[in-house]
Amino acid sequence: MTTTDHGPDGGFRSGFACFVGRPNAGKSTLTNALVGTKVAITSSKPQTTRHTIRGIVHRADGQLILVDTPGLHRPRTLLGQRLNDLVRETWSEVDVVGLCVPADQKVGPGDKFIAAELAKLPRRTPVIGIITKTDLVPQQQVAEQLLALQDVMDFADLIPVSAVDGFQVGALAELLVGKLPFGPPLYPDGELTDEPEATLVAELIREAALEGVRDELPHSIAVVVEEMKPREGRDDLIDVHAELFVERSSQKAIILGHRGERLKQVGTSARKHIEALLGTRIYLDLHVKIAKDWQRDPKQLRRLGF
Ligand SMILES: Nc1nc2c(ncn2[C@@H]2O[C@H](COP(=O)(O)OP(=O)(O)OP(=O)(O)O)[C@@H](O)[C@H]2O)c(=O)[nH]1
Repeated sequence: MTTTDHGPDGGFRSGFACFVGRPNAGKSTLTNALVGTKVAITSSKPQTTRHTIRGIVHRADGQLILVDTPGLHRPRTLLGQRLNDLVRETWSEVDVVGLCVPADQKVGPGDKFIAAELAKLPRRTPVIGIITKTDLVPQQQVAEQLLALQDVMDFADLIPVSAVDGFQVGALAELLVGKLPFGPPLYPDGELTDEPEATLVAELIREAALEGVRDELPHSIAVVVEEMKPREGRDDLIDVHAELFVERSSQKAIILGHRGERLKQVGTSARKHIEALLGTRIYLDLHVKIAKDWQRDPKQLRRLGF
């Protein structure tokens, strides 16, 4: 290492990364392998991002925060479009993206679709091509997969890994940290927030609440998911408690509708989308509250996850 490698903060780097790839590409398993046993669940809210944090990798040379992105899909509805916008937003907010492609499956249209979307990002976020599950195939096939992946887009780096036997997991962490900006740790050592899909659930409720009244209430709604937990004694039902904030009582009236009819519809519509997202039945407990001028109040904004 040369001294010119050192930036401020003694060469320490910190920032955000996310993994993308087709379903089953091995993103979650890789995240767990990278984060290792240093997982501590706390209820604290992330201060610097409104995306769900999946894990934090603490290293001597840097701190890597892995954030979640919902899966990208071909949009059919406005909500689908909004979800894809959320994906792109996450991609352009992170410092590095890892595109995961399993070693045991041909590089296909799904991978190319994601790569093409990544290439459209306005900010040039570096993308690392990751061949996952190398333990499943002979070495020769890993080499061929590297060649095939190389043609898909312009990668900052390519690396084969196995989350199962640990092959090159440390090397991947080093590569990812190397793409982060110089800066002090963003979270205390050992801290990890785990808000499973809560951000996205809030987004779905907000979207349902805006349906049809977007012109009247464009930016005056915020949603906070207070709690999401499995119903006691049941493994097929999740209770979701959420609060929908508006700024004025006139807006509350719009959301509620005549005798609360509209709010009921909002709940039903949001519930369907949340169930599709989580793959399980949910009970949605939704309340409307007035938070005066929340858009201009930094303290309230933080509480609302902005
Ligand atoms: N042999 C082997 N299997 C792996 C490895 N990584 C993941 N898998 C398996 O591949 C399957 C999918 O892994 P996940 O980590 O859930 O994949 P994912 O990309 O997060 O999937 P989605 O959440 O559907 O997008 C699981 O059955 C894992 O056990 C690996 O390195 N080696």
